[in-house]
Amino acid sequence: MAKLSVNINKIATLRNSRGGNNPNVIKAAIDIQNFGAEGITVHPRPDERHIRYADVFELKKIITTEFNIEGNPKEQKFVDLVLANKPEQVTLVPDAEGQLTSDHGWDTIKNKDYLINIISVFHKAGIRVSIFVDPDINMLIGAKETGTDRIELYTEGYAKEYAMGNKQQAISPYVEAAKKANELGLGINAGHDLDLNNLKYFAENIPGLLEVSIGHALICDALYFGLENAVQLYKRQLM
Ligand SMILES: CC(=O)[C@@H](O)[C@H](O)COP(=O)(O)O
Ligand SMILES: NCC(=O)COP(=O)(O)O
Repeated sequence: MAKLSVNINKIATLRNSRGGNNPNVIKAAIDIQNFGAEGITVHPRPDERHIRYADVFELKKIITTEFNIEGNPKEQKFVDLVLANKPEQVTLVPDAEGQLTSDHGWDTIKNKDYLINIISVFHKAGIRVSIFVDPDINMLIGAKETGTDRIELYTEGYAKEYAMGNKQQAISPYVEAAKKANELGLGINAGHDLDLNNLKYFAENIPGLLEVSIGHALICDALYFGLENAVQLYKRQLM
């Protein structure tokens, strides 16, 4: 059964909107783990629009599950933050600073030498590495050559097609990518725009899926169902 890592970026968005400490991001992370999440994911961006670098140090103290820190390692501040906190996993995402959100995976062929070097830095620190990729067979082959432990399949394309009712068209590139990742010996994570409607079908069809990281939709659902119910509802889609 794939593990659920809850991305708490949007809890920090709400907190930052009023300048205080409500909602308390640290308390939320403790509670989310107690509600059954198997991991906490954060994506501290250079502009600190939601998760702040200081949050990461405080979160590290209370993580009892798996800590997954996402970001672009071309920001030295991000690399230093990860090495200082030594999470179980770092997920490398090629986002530019001004992006609204993550919207593409790595070109693992053009960035091969760079990724080999930066992945070895995190490996020397004992940190598992996952790299964010599109469901493109050539990018998976390139990912294998970088030495990464896992790939994270970027699932916005799946979510969009699924929402239009094109289930088979939505899932097939990801099934092919997962088969290739399994053949290459790459661990499979997935994330971005997964939600209560599309998660079960995705998880049932992706062979070897280890972990999904879900944030935006889960936090939105929590506004209606409550945070504990939301975590439980998402976990139930993975059973
Ligand atoms: C890598 C990924 O797809 C998400 O974790 C993304 O980082 C979410 O970032 P925002 O919460 O800033 O949209
Ligand atoms: N890596 C994906 C993630 O952490 C959360 O993405 P989203 O659910 O906020 O789209």
